[in-house]
Order: sequence, then C-alpha cells, then structure tokens
Amino acid sequence: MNAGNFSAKNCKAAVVSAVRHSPPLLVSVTQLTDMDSDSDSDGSHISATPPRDPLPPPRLPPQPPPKPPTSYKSTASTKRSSHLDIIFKLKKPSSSKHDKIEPVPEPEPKVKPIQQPDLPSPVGNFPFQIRRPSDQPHPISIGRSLETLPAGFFSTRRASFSKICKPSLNFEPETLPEITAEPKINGSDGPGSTKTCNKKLPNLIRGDVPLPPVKLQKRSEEGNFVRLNFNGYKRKFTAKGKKMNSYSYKSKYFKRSKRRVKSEVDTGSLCDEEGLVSEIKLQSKAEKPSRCESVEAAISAVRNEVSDENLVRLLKALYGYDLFRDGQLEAIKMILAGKSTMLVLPTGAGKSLCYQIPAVVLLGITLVVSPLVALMIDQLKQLPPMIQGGLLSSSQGPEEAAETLRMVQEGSIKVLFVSPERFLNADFLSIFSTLTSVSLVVVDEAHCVSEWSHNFRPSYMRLRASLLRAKLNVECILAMTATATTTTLQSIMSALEISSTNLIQKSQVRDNLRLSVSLSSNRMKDMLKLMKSSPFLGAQSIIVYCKFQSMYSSQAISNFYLHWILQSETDVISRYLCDNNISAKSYHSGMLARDRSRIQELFCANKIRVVVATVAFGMGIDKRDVGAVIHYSLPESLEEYVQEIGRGGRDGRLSYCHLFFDDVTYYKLRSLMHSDGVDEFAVNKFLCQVFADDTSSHRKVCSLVKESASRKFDMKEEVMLTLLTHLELGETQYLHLLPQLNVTCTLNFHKTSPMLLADKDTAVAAILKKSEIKQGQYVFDIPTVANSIGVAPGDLSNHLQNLKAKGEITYELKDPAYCYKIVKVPSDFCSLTELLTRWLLDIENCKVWKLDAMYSSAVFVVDTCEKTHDCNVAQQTTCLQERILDYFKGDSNLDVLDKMGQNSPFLRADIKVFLQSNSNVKFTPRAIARIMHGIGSPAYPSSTWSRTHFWGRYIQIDFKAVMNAAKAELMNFVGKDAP
Ligand SMILES: Nc1ncnc2c1ncn2[C@@H]1O[C@H](COP(=O)(O)OP(=O)(O)OP(=O)(O)O)[C@@H](O)[C@H]1O
Repeated sequence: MNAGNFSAKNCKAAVVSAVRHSPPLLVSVTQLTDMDSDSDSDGSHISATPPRDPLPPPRLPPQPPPKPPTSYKSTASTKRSSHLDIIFKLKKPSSSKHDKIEPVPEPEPKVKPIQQPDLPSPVGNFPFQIRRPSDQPHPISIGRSLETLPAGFFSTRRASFSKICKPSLNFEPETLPEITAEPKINGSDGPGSTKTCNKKLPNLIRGDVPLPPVKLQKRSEEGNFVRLNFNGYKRKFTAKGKKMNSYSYKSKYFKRSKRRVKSEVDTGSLCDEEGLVSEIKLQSKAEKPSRCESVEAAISAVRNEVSDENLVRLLKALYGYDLFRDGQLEAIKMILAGKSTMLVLPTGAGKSLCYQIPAVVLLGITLVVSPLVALMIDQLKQLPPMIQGGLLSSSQGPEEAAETLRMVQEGSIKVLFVSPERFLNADFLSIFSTLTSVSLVVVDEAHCVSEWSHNFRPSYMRLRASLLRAKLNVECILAMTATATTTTLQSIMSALEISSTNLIQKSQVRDNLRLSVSLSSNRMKDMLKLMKSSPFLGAQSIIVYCKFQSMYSSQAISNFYLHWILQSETDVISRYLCDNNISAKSYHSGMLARDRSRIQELFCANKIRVVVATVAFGMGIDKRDVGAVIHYSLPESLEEYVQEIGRGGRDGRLSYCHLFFDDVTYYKLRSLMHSDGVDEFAVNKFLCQVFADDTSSHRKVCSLVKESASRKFDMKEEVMLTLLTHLELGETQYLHLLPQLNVTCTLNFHKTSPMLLADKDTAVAAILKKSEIKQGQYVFDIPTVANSIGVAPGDLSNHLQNLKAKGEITYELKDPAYCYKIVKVPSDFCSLTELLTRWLLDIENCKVWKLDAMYSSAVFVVDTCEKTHDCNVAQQTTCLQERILDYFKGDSNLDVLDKMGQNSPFLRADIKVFLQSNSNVKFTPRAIARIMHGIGSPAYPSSTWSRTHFWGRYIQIDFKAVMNAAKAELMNFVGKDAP
C-alpha cells in the first residue's frame, strides 16, 4: 500500500489487517529507523510557541459531568476514530531548514526543573478556621498565602487567616463536644478489659485539655504474633494436641523485626533502649492456660449455637473486646450460615475480625487473598495467638512454600494468606481439591477485583466465583473493602456471585476524622505552618502523603550554581521538615523493603513522629493513635483519599486530616492518568505476537519477554499482563498463563565436552541444537528447548540445576517473561482487538473521571465554604463527607469539573515543528500527546524525551485534544486531511 491509497476513512481496517499480517503499515515516502530509535534534535529553537505561559488557560465553563462506565459494553460509544491506528513514517519537508537538523547522539542532559507557576487561585485560599483573637481584624485577603501570615498563626494565638472563615470554631477539643476517647464507631465500646483514668494520652491534640474518662486497652498492640514467640505459646498448643506449626513463619518474621529494632538500639539510632525493654516486657507476658481453655469452650459453644451471646463470649475470649462494632456481628453470622457476603465497612472498623472469628469456628481452612505481600505479613502478625496462620506468596522460595503447603496438608494452619497469583496454580489446587477442605475464601481489598475501582489488579480476575467453586469446591466467599462505589460493588458481587441481599454496608467515612481542605500555592511552607500550629502541633503521630516518587530539587553546589537533581518527593519534604525541627522520615516504594519495614516499625513504636510517604504506606498500617494525616498532594481518587485518611484515628479518637491541593499537581496527575492507555494498533500488534505461533503451537509453551515486548508495543508490563489475563479468564479462554520465568539462558560447559555430554543427555543435545554460540557461550531460549524435547520449562530448569550441582555446567538466566500455552487461536482478530481496546479505553476514562471527581470535591468544599461565608472545620468535614458519600453512592448529581483546556493556538504548529525535527522517528498520536504532556512510556522514555523543548508543554490541554491535533498533523505529513 502506498500513501496515495491511504485515506482516513479506511485507515483503521487497513491497518488492522496490515498489522495482523505484519509488517507494519508504512505511509510515508521516507525510509525511517525503527520505533525504538530516539532523536535528540527537537527543534527547540524553532518552536511556534512563545515561552511557556506561567498561567494556566482561563477556566472553562464546567463540562457536562462524565460518568464512570458501568461496563465496557455499555460505553461502546467511545470513538474509535479518535485513536489513530497507525504508525506514521514522517516525510521530511523538501526544502526546509529543518532538513539540516541532525539527531545529536547524546547531548548533555539539560534537566529542566519542573516549574511551578504561580497560579491564580480559582477558589478561596486556605479555608479552615483557627480561632482568632477578638482584637484581630477578621478578614484576611483571600489571595494571601500562609507565607505571609504572622508567625504562630496556627498556634494558641488562635488567629484566623481567611476572610471566608468565621471566628466561631477552632480545632481545639474543648469546643468539639463529640470528642471522646472512645471509638465513635457504633456498637463498640473499645477494648474489653479496661480501667478508667484521666491520663494524658499520646493522641491528644492538646494535652492540657481535661479529657473524658478513657478506657485503656489492657492488651498491647504490638501484634499478637510477637507475644506468641516470646512466651512459648507454641508449646501450650502442642500440649493440647495440636502442633502450632505456623510458629516458624511468624517467628521468622518476628526474629527479623526484633533484630532490626535491636540494631537500632545498638547503633544508638532512633530506638531508645528503654523503649525496647518495655516492649519486650509487654511481649513476654505469658498467656494463661485458662485463656486457651476459655477460647476452646467459647468456640464449641458457637459451634453448638450461633447466638449473639456465644459470639460475644468468643470475642471476649479471643480478643478481650466486650462488644462487636457496627456490622461485625451481622457479617460473622452470615458467614457462619454459609452465605457469601459482601462487607463494606470504613477503614479501621475491624473487618479482619469478621473472618478471623468464623475461621476458628469453621472446621476447614480459611484462605485470605490480599493484594500485597506486606499487607499479608501485617495481617499475619495481627492474628490473635490462638489462630494459627501461614503465608504463601510469590516472594517465597520453593522450600518455604513447600513447608507451608506441608503444614496446610497436616491441618496445622487455620488461616492461610495467599497471593492471588497462587490461585489456579496447579500445585496449590491439587492440595485443596483433594486433601484439605476450604471453609471460607476471603477476598480482602475486594475492590481490586473490579476494573472500575481505583486499584484494579489483573491477578484478582482469578478469583471469580465460578473458578473458586469449580477448583476449590468452596461455597462461602467473603469480600471486604472500605472503598467501593456502587459500580465497583456491583462488579465485585457479580464476579464473586454474591447475592444483593448479602451486602452489609456501613458509611464509608468514619465520623472521628476532621476533614479540611485548602488551595495552596506554596505547599511546603503552608504545610510547615500547619504542622507548627494547633491542633497539628500536638499530634503524636502524623502521616504526610505525597504523590510523586521523584521530583527535581535544587542543591547548591557552590555559591554560584544551583544543581537540579532528581530525587524522591518524600525525601525532599522529610528533609525540609527535619531542617525545621520536625522529626520526619521518608517512605516510598523505591526504598529497600528492609528499610521500609524499619521505618514502619519505628513509627509504630513512636520513635518517629512524622512519616512522609507515598501511597505505598497505606493499606495495612494499623497504628491506632495517628493524630493527623496531611495530604501534601491531591490523591488520584476519593477512594485513595478515604483509604489514606483512614490511617488516622483508628483508636476512635479525633484525628485531623488536611488536604492541600493546587492546579499544577492536578495537571500532572491528569496527564499520568493516560500513562497506561493503549491504542487499537498496539493491541492488535500485541495479539499478533501472542498468537504468532499458529495452531501447531498448542500445548507448547510460548513466552513474551517483558522488557522488549513492552518497548515494542509501547505498553507497560502491567497492561500486557492485564491483556493476557483477560485472554485467559475472559468469556472465551484463549490461553493458559503459566508462572513467569527468566527465559534466556547463557551456559558454559566445564567437565565433559558438550558433544560427549549431548550423547548421554537429550536436554544437552537439544541445547546444542537450539543455541547460538556467543563468545564461546551457549545462548538459548528455555521454552524453545523445553518444547523441542517435550518437557515443561520448569523441568528443564531443574535438570540444569542438577547438571550444575555435578559441576558439568554453569549458567545464567535473564529476561523475565510471561509464559503461556495457547488454548484457542481467535477466529476474528479485529473484533477481539476492538473489544479489548474499548475495555482499556473505558478503564482509562474511568481513572480520569475519578481524578476529576477528587479535584472537584476539593474545589467544591473550598467554594462552598466561601459562598456560605461560614467556613470552619466542622462544616468542611460535613461538606466533604457528604460529597464522598454521594460519590460512593454513584449519585448522578455529582458535578465533576473538567478544567482542562480544549485547544491552544500554538498546539498544531508546535506539533508540526516537533515532527519535522524528529522526522526519523515513528510516532503515533498517543506517543506525541504523551510527550506534549510530559509522560514517558516504554518506547519513548522520559530519559530521552524530556530533553525536548515540547516535553510537558501542553499539560493543561486535554490529552485527547492533543491526540487529535497530533493525529491531524500526522495526516498532514502523509498528505491527507484529518477527518
Ligand atoms: N469489636 C472491636 N472492639 C474494639 N476494637 C476492635 C474491634 N474490632 C476490631 N478492633 C480493632 O480495630 C482495629 C482495626 O481493625 P482492622 O485492622 O481489622 O480494620 P480494617 O477494617 O481491616 O481496616 P483497614 O480497611 O484500614 O485495613 C484493630 O486494631 C482491631 O483490633
């Protein structure tokens, strides 16, 4: 096909068919390099744009609210035509000065600091009320930032800083009659064994305020497994006739953590010795045998009769609590009646207890699926000592996993935490389908099942009820979440086949959280002022949430030069706080797991006051006395916000949650929402590769090397996995996913000559046949060799290990890959491509909608307070709570602001210049839009493309509008008008 034949109308069909039959469609007249090539010449000096406008485009009238898709079928209206399905090869304009622009090999990285323009405030400034002295003039200019406020503004001087706030309310406890030391969650009276005192508690916002009587918890909160390992509880259980084999697992995690805390003491770091000793004293309190007996008696009573009275007795015996909290009893009874249940309780409301009690009552094992290994470890630690727990995850070595499975077979594990990847794994299934009966499957963080949630995990697709019932013979499923919209709930309940009558749902926001919001143009300084003022000043433990793992920060390297370096935002902020005498530590997923858990431990032991964290410090953090949660950055969704503020006030006492937001962060996040998106062209190319081996490859193992495939299709690894999982678990099963492997093997022979060894060993013979010899080493693909001799790749790996043990060979493995067997080759690639693309597009739109809903809620709260001239914390709390509840209810009246610009006079001209100056590179409209939005992707990494003058220049223009402009310019390059 040549460019002349190509029209916009037929482009999609032609491309799909062309791609299917590879090679990719070429529509230009010039010969170009492949997709991976980069160019550093970006035509910066010939931009059509004037220097970047420091101000955002004028605010547009609100758009009609986009709705989250209810299913991908129902949003079929998504315009396919808005996504160009081709890769264009760019022609060079014949007599242009740009012809002379040569790609420069590797220029000096000109790292540009991300500019934070001083944005005009679309809404009122800092909104919440701190009592101001009566002699102070009331209104403070709306445009005034906290920087300009007098020192001690948040302190007991009780100054007010916003004209929109009335001087009536403040944060201080005495003015808030609802402050109690008791959990506010209905039906709870806190820990069971209690004594009354007026002691000054760590979570007090102001310690000098007299408190209502407080029931102190008798039990320590260090995690029950810790105590288990100190006091030899294991032996008691052994004496009772049941070996407590889970001990070894719990003990292993504990030993590590004990060593860590100990080393902190040895090195004189954050942990003080006194604290450690007192902790150990608490832990070493032995459980009395009578307690065991009372637990066993309480269990048998419940087995005889599931009455409220018997369950409360069991609660008391297991946990020491007197009363169930709202929703707990209902859920436990429903599970014990064998009914699959959907449980929606707020964060910290005690969902874990709703499966732990049934786990001890039911005779078989309880499997708990969690999305994160760290979360599983935390939950294992928090099991009461009488419940034997174990853990199976992909991070374990084969020996550890085999030991756990052995204990499961023996029946010595009652609650097993399992990663979703383990489900449907053959070894795992064989044990549960034959030897061990599964009483209950618990899907924790069940929103991960739904693609319409804020945190969809493709591996959770394995947890469909039909599969669980067929493979594990399990009848009862409990799904638990704190954050799910109605759409998400419907999708979870349909996947897990939970009847709508079995939904237990309580308000998703706790009423002991005081919520406030402010627009800030200098968040760092505003946050410092906030933290140095009451009530945040008095909070014992604070979490500060940031969004970006990396940012540019300036480092003075001499008197004259500033050096901009890329580092974690959490590091920069925690250092800033430390420089200002606030003890803070940074926590993000880029840190070593060991360092992360050390920070968590020290925070939980009150050795660190402030943790500045990314979203990685979220689920599973159960420190009861977090007095404040500050959002330094806008969260991506209201679900994420609710999950994060849910770390505060878990003891039921007041916790203060302040959200700073600004337009720059919103724009950056809005761009990031498009970083997972893919187009029909890429999906089709991906499918062609997955099914590249035709029907003859049935029963053979195929593989897709993650890194190279990700670059080739310009698709993130998670997106490829999502597609593969859909191909396995969608309506038609096209493939069967196998465990991921390192597939490229580089091998050296040592003892016997290769030929001689090959005579005796068929695997070696196959290796010699299928290898390339590079620098004297044999390089081959594991699945290819395994297929050629009809063995599984895992068996070949074991065989290689044996040869290595005998000293015959040494080898190295690399290239992690997805492995699968083809079950059925799709009969219609085009329809499948279309279906998958529409599904992914709907997910992308849903993410954007969630961010817009979050941003609009922040604006709404600030605006509403401004309008009513009655801003105070209590009202901001109510306002935001209502907004959150409406959002979770899926209220169709929720107006969602879309503040993105739809065009810019310079956009097309800039794209044209960009294309001309990178004429040797192939682009899709999406790739161009990503560059204009400053988002890297596997084929166009930020390390290369952030050097271009256009990088992130159009962050304030809607991504789809930029894509359309890019599409039109690309069409111009091939001499066709855009449709
Ligand atoms: N009936 C009860 N009375 C008193 N405390 C309770 C009760 N039930 C649970 N708790 C305590 O509440 C705290 C939070 O429980 P849990 O971790 O199960 O919450 P969660 O709902 O799973 O929260 P998240 O969704 O944030 O993980 C725990 O310390 C737990 O011991």
